[in-house]
Amino acid sequence: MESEGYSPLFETKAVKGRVVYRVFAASIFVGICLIWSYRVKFVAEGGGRRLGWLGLFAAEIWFGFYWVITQAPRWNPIRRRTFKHKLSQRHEGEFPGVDIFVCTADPEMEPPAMVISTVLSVMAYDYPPEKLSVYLSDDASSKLTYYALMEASQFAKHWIPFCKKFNIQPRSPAAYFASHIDHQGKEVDFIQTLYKDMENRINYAVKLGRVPDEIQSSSKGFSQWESYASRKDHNTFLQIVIDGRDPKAKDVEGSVLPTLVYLAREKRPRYFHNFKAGAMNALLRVSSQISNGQIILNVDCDMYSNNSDAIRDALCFLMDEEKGHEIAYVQFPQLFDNITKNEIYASSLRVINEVELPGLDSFGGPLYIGTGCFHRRDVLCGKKYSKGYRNDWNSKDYRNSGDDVNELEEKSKHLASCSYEENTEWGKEMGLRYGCPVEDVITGLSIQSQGWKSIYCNPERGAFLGVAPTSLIQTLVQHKRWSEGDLQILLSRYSPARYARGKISLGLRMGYCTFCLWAVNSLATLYYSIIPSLYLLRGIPLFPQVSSPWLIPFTYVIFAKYAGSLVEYLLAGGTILGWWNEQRIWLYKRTSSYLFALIDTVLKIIGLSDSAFVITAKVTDQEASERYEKEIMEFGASSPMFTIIATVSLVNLLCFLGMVKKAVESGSGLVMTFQAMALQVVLCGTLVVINWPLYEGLFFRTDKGKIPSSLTIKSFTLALATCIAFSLLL
Ligand SMILES: O=c1ccn([C@@H]2O[C@H](COP(=O)(O)OP(=O)(O)O[C@H]3O[C@H](CO)[C@@H](O)[C@H](O)[C@H]3O)[C@@H](O)[C@H]2O)c(=O)[nH]1
Ligand SMILES: [Mn+2]
Repeated sequence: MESEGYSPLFETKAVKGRVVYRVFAASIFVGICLIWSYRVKFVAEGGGRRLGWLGLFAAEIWFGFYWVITQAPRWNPIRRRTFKHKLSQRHEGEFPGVDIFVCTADPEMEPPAMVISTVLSVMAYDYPPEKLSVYLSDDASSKLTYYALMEASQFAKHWIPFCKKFNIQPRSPAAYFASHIDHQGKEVDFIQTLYKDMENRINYAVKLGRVPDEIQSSSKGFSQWESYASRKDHNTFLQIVIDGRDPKAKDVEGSVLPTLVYLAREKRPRYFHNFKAGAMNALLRVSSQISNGQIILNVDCDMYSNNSDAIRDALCFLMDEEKGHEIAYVQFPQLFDNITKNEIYASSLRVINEVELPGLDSFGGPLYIGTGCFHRRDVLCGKKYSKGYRNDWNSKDYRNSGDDVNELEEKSKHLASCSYEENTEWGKEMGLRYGCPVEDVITGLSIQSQGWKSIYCNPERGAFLGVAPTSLIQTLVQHKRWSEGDLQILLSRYSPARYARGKISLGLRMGYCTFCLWAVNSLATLYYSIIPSLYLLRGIPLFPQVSSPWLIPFTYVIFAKYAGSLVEYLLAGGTILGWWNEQRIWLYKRTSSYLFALIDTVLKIIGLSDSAFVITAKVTDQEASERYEKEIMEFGASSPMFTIIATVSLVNLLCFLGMVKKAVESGSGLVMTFQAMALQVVLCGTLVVINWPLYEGLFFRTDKGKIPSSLTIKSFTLALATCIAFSLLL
């Protein structure tokens, strides 16, 4: 097909300014080398500070090494742009089937009304509805979620034609009505009333804790729950809620509806269910029996479609006549619709989305990050790349198959049973990979290692918006799962450090390592945020004095590194305060989430622990959500993670105050102390300033989001004991 007149469906452009960046990075590297030389040169003069000195040296070697790794995604950034009009001109009539998988796992943390808004948003894509099938996987096997989906299937008959007629965005009814309150017309009012009524009915059932009997008796689907023993013990529940082939399945304007399927795979206590990866694999098999779309879009249940063109964007890559056949998946960024201006939990993932993923795109493509990703079915099912590969877009036409819907359901159920995967390659060479808390990243890596490329697509109008964590503990727990999973990848058979050698480019391997080494950063960071402050308390310098020329590389590296990071953050659309907040979260993640991830990984290796998938809540109570809007940090519960960050913050406070007291008392004055230990004073002082919201939570706040008093006492005692022990023992 590569004719002479071939004009591509997408373009790739290098981001400007890379030469400037590379010179800048090289200058930092020179500084890092000078710091290392300083440590080697003066190590013998250690005396009482020998141990502290060596530890700092080790931490600086680590930071330097990690910094080099993180240069890979910054080296060669590119941007992609699609030409959707060309796609329509050339392929409009022959689009492939697209199967959309929405995963949910807990009706309390993921409210059914939210889940169906996501479902409705993806049903309303600008795409031929006869080629669209939406599957909802419910790992909670909740009647409430099923009921909500039944309601959604009725509402869809009004919603889809409404979206298309007025070409509205976004197509999640919840998001649309939340942002369009005043320009009402008759039709909008009508739809809004329909929507609100439906939402009320669903929320009423949720509040009641069960689906009202009259509703249950009116639909045969509910009878499946007769065999239900518990969330972890039941048959497969599967219902083709809308059968796209059914001539009666039309919207109010008479157009065809997308197929809609509910699936709760079989669960039994003696089978491990492999969390989301298990759900996705069941969906892959079940959908292959029903619609068998050649493209698969996977979204989390909170990640509604915000841009009805996203399928077409993805197809511009996958259907490109020249390059398309090498591409396994097209990943869109994870964006969120509940980010506050200065994001106190740094949850917008700004730098990952705007810098690191586009950077990796030039080395073979971004990671698969679990949601907002379009895959080729073949590849997800284990197909290895080969040169002459071409996708057969229309391998089976569901619309023309004559299978009876009940028979189809029965046949498909068996594919979602627990025993189906026994002695098969599912979870190993086929489908999403098992055994890792970040099933997405490890699956993407194994796909790329088989020779495939991936694409990062970040259109101006965000393609998917979800719910970011709204409390500190949620943020830390989520990052513990991520960093633990990423570290396990490093140690797994797919390791970007070993296995992937020769299979993916060096730049991409380094890119993966940026994430895979998150957890390892914890040790050096903990050391750096405690030991220099304790030495400061004792009056022992660990860095060059103000008068020494060796101070220059230290100051330069610190200044340039942080100035660079600020510029990067601002260019990615953030605010100065947001950047400052990100530095705080950076510290908290490294000293708690990453540390626990590291410990748990070690325990897992020696067989003492197993990693779980702790789901992130997508709802917050009223008071806490008001604090979130006001950007007040939410602690609330006790957690060992908080004990660590509170203790570290208090050690720094005590050291700083102790240093000031000593300096004043000894008569030598603060100026002398500063001349001798400038960097330690600045480091300790910065740690005190950045921890301010934590001190507020410990000592000054009275609301429910403060740190519990017991934790205040505990961490204060620990911090005091650390300072005293250090003063006496060393
Ligand atoms: O046993 C489970 C557990 C989770 N999920 C679903 O997985 C999705 C992601 O869970 P969430 O709690 O929102 O985690 P996040 O940390 O926000 O998710 C990110 O990280 C995960 C890997 O850690 C990926 O699976 C996700 O796609 C990615 O968005 C949700 O839709 C859940 O319903 C299941 O289907 N089954
Ligand atoms: Mn999520």
